[in-house]
Amino acid sequence: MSAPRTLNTAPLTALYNADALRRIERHYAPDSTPRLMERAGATGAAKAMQLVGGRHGRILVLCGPGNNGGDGFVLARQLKQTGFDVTVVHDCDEHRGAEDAVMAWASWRAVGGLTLPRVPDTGYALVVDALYGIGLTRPIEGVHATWIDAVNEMDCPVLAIDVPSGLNADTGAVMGRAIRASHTATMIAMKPGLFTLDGPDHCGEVSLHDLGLDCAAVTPPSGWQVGRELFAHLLRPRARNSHKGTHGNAMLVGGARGMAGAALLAGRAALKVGAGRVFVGMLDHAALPLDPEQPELMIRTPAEVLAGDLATCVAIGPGLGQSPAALDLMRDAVRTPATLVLDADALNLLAQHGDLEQALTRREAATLLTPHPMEAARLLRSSTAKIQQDRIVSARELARRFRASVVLKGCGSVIALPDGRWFINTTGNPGMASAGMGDVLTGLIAGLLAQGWPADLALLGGVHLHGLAGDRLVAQGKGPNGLTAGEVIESARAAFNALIAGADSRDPRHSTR
Ligand SMILES: NC(=O)C1=CN([C@@H]2O[C@H](COP(=O)(O)OP(=O)(O)OC[C@H]3O[C@@H](n4cnc5c(N)ncnc54)[C@H](OP(=O)(O)O)[C@@H]3O)[C@@H](O)[C@H]2O)[C@@H](O)CC1
Ligand SMILES: [K+]
Repeated sequence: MSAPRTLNTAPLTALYNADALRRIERHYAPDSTPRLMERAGATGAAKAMQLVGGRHGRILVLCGPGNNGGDGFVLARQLKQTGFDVTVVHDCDEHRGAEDAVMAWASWRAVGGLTLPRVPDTGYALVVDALYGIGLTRPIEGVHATWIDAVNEMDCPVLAIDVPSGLNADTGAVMGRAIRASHTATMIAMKPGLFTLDGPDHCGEVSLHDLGLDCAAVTPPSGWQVGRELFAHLLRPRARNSHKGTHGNAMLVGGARGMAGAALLAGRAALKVGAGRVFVGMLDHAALPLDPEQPELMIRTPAEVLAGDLATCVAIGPGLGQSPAALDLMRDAVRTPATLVLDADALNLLAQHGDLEQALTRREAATLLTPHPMEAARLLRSSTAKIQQDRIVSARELARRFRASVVLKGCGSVIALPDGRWFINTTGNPGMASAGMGDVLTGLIAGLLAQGWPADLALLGGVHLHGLAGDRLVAQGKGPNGLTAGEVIESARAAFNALIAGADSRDPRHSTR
């Protein structure tokens, strides 16, 4: 039987999509004093003052047609009343927002605030973007697109209110044009689009301002950010009285002719995250009988690896190829009673052979899929562009269809579970968009599975650790340019041991599991 899916999401940062945020707003807005928009504007003004510091330079505020624009008018008024030289840009004769936004505009005019219909010259200490928030419904065109272009050319900090305008708050997709902010002050709750796809390139530093609202009391989170709190209870020091059998066996299958390196990278990663023994079933008959740089790896034929009954987990795919022999191995692998990780060409074979899909959905043990967007597109008979349009929907659809836990890799990897829950991982950097990184991720997941981590936590933990390892290297000046997968393995070992060393032994969850 598959392991029960016991994940404690309570300590994680919650993510709310636009529909859920509307429910929260509807719940609190009628009785809130001061009005939510006044609170949002005041919070934005405080953030703006923090960014300009003591400098009383000029501040430009772009205000859009809806309530995001309303936040902007409140912020502009408060900054002006504090003594700042504030210019508002707004081009709507009639405010289309709710009553609060109309009032905010009127209050701005009441304090003598001027409104210009175009972005004036540069020379600002700060630009505040309050054009569009979670109400963006279509690509930005026309005059607002030219405003965004002008701001993106300016050489000053840009503070986005709630969401950088043009970024879809649910998906992280740029709709036509988007502000490239240096800071984003997001209101009420974190939004998924800030952390995946184009979000991280447009948000800069994100701060959360909950405006005193308790979101969870109204509606459950839509998803969560992956955090180490999720697997803190598994970060335990090893028992002194242990042996290699205690730390499990990882079985890896792949490494066809010319692609042996992929299987070796995965094997080394499994070993260096702590698997007791790692067997690599190498398709290439001509491959060396051992890995000279890592002689601890046990190189076998794929059939020997799959026939073994010692497996805690089987990971198949790195360098597998799509030959008839590879297909046969896939048919054997899906029958394994162990937790199964499918990566790379294993996913491509799965996309092409319906019998594999059927066998997969009948498995009792857990299955983990690690597609990048192109592999995901093949699995869902879609295009990469459509997959990326809504990465959360795509990952959830994969999880549902294949009854598997899935990581859709890329900027802000999305992890979806078959029960519908989803997570975004925020560790990692663009240096990790290079050859062999996926093989290392597969190896890390296999290594954690070998050590007895429950399947979903091995997936979430492996993805988080992989990114953390890459981030440590960048902090050491070894990336992002030229970061190599081999270095990430070494760094993951250090990061994993540091996590374990830092784990709080008094954590109450330690005593309950
Ligand atoms: N309600 C509350 O309690 C609180 C709300 N808060 C704030 O409100 C924000 C949400 O406000 P919102 O719903 O008014 O949406 P917003 O993003 O301002 O834009 C909607 C307007 O834009 C228009 N429009 C859309 N796309 C367009 C395009 N491409 N090109 C041109 N027009 C386009 C759209 O027109 P329509 O689609 O109807 O034609 C509509 O007029 C939220 O992000 C937060 O900042 C906070 O103060 C906390 C309290
Ligand atoms: K905005």
